[in-house]
Amino acid sequence: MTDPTPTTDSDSDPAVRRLGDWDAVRLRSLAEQYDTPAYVIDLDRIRQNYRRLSAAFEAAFDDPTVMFAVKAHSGRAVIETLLDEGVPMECAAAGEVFRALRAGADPDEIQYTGVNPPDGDLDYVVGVWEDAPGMTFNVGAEDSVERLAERGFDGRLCLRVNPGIAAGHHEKVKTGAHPKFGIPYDSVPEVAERVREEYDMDLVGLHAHAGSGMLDEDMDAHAEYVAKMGELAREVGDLEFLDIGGGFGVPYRDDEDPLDIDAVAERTAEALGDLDATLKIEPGRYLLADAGCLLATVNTVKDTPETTVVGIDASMTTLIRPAMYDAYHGIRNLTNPDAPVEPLTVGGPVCESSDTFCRDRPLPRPDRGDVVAIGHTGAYGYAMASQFHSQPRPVEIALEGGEARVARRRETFDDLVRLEE
Ligand SMILES: Cc1ncc(COP(=O)(O)O)c(C=O)c1O
Ligand SMILES: N[C@@H](CCCC[NH3+])C(=O)O
Repeated sequence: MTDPTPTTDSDSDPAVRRLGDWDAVRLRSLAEQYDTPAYVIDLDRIRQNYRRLSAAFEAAFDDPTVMFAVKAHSGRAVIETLLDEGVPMECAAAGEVFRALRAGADPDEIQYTGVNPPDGDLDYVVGVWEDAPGMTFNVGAEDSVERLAERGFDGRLCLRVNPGIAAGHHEKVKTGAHPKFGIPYDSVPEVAERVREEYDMDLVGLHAHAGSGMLDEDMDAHAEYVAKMGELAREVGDLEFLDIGGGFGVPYRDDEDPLDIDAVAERTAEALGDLDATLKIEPGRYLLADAGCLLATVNTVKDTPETTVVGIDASMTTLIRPAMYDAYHGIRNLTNPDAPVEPLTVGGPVCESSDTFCRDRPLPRPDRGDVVAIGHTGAYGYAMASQFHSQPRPVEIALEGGEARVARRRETFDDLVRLEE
């Protein structure tokens, strides 16, 4: 479908896209054409976000590398778009390596960061490396080094560090001080020495990730974290890169400010100090979150003594972030924006009280059949959708250059049982 209407108001600050900036007429026509629930992902916005972030780090560092954390969205259209921008892929599982390769990534554009990697994952990824040895392996435990050696790996190795400093929008996404992730900070120099002495591998980098979703108020913790990583990289020495992970947040609420990304890059450079290695970052959310929204239709409006309940056809299985992290996502009535505002509790068709997108939030009271948009679903939206409660996953519509197309078709009931013997 070709539609010359811009998706968003082009006068809005390009560093921020609010839910209110999306073109309501266009979104309603997408809902009509493709039915709901439907994810929308704007590939042009992903490019804008990448270019802004990359320009900020290019200004502050010599030759930095911005990778994409594939876990935020592993769909082919997104990976292809970022590969087209020249972005390497940070893959957290063998399945992500598979998807990146299938979307056209060269193995030397892939960094594989397995957390407690299963044998099958290591077998697959080492198999890829044997055919094309440019891939970088990032490991967070010394025994992963041994397991790679057992498989004949003698390529590019990176050590994931547990920096002991965490940041993020929720406890569940703070990784920097959780013992599951990385080699304890103080042990890294001796592990690095053993790797260099005992294994025929090329130790090319150190890596860490403090957590996901930091905003300006987390900048002191970020600077402390980066300084600590810089110190360690200087101590270990002779490295090609230091990878400080992802975690750059976006404002989900209208009253939150966006990160000043130029200031973040400058502060990062200042905190790092002189380092004879290049910087890598691996954002997911920053590139994608505001490039997506989720369209849903109101099917129930019910007055109760406590609240007005609004039932929509998307659920926690479509977008799990509110249920999992109490995450805030804006909700906008695209059909009836001027209806009287009252406190609404919006939920989906799943039989769990956690299947609730908001409680008592002041919103225009909808009518049955109204279409609503849920904001900031580009990162960790479709990627975390499931078939729980026998909910087929929704269609995903990609927008690019004024055109809309199906990036991934809607699942059917047959898809729910397709794998059963
Ligand atoms: C190792 C690693 N790198 C990168 C990311 C991407 O984080 P974000 O989407 O917050 O940029 C994550 C997820 O938090 C991660 O675990
Ligand atoms: N899934 C999380 C982000 C962290 C993912 C990986 N470390 C979220 O939706 O906020």
